[in-house]
Amino acid sequence: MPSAGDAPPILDFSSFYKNDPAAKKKLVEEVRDCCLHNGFFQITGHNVPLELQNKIMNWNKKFFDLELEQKNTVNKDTTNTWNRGYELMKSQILEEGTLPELKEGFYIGDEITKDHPYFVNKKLNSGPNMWPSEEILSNVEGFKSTALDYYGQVVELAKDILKVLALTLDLEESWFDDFSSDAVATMRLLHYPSQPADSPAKLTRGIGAHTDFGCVTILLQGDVAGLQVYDYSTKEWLDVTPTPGAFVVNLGNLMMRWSNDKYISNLHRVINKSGEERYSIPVFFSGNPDYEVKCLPNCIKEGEEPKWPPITVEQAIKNGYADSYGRAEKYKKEAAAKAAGEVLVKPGQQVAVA
Ligand SMILES: O=C(O)CCC(=O)C(=O)O
Ligand SMILES: [Fe+2]
Repeated sequence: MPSAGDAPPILDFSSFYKNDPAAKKKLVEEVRDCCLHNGFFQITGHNVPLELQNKIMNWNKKFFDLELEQKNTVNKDTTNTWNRGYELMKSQILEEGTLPELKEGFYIGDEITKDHPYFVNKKLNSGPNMWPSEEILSNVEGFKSTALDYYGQVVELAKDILKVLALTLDLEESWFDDFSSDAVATMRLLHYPSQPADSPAKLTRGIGAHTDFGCVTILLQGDVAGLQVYDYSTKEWLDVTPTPGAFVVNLGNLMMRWSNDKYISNLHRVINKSGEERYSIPVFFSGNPDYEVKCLPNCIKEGEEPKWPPITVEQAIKNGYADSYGRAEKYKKEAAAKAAGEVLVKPGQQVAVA
């Protein structure tokens, strides 16, 4: 059982694939302990090849090495409404009161054509990807095939992790299959520049303290540290040191709600003080957008009411987005107003301005 002050343990996921009931049972118990403790663990022994992880990480660097105007040819805010493509530095504030975040992103998902029902019905994050042209990024086809291969393999891994999660709740391994079929998942390539020495340390974030909105997140860290998980009992931030080949897995708010708050969606953040560029790739597995999430079996005592009413996957995720982007917009408006000498802030309300 992880205890206070421990970083997320590294578990050997290969026990899930082997025909060794005792080893599988041990894995299930370890995962259950982590879900109850802070919803974070790391895995090795999965089926995603190290070579593919390295290849997508190299493309990650190549993409962000492009000039800003080149990246802006696939800017997600000017080219589409379904959340694919390039996201500018400082677009999000996940932690209230901190500065816009020192990270830029590139969003990729399933290649959904414009005649697909998810696109036609404007489902969550569903539509064609935005790839730069060959003139801008040479061998863009290589980028595309690596990204989609990696994405597909990590989505399969997410489904396997859900099978283990079902077992942790004493449910059939297939319990999450309907939720996982035709699932929406979004991957973001992330680049965190090293934070400038003169930036206000208390307010500067690569990504501010937050919990993830979806069901389960599978994160590949490059070789530069910066990810931290909050430990409520010691009130300390624990470093999650990158381990080659390992994925960091964490539960999101949807899983916490679904389990009636039995399993934890934990606060985490990134601060890059390394002096080096940091790259990472989270894949957020949201699930089937129409699936209705209501209190899981074995997560409620007899005679008790569930803490949360049912909600569709789509609605739950959209609620999360609205909060974080709204905050960055509000910040920018207030900063602009302040520069213009206006005061929008009510007494008692704190706004951080650089
Ligand atoms: O980059 C990382 O290590 C973490 C990213 C993260 O927490 C997120 O994108 O939600
Ligand atoms: Fe996160």
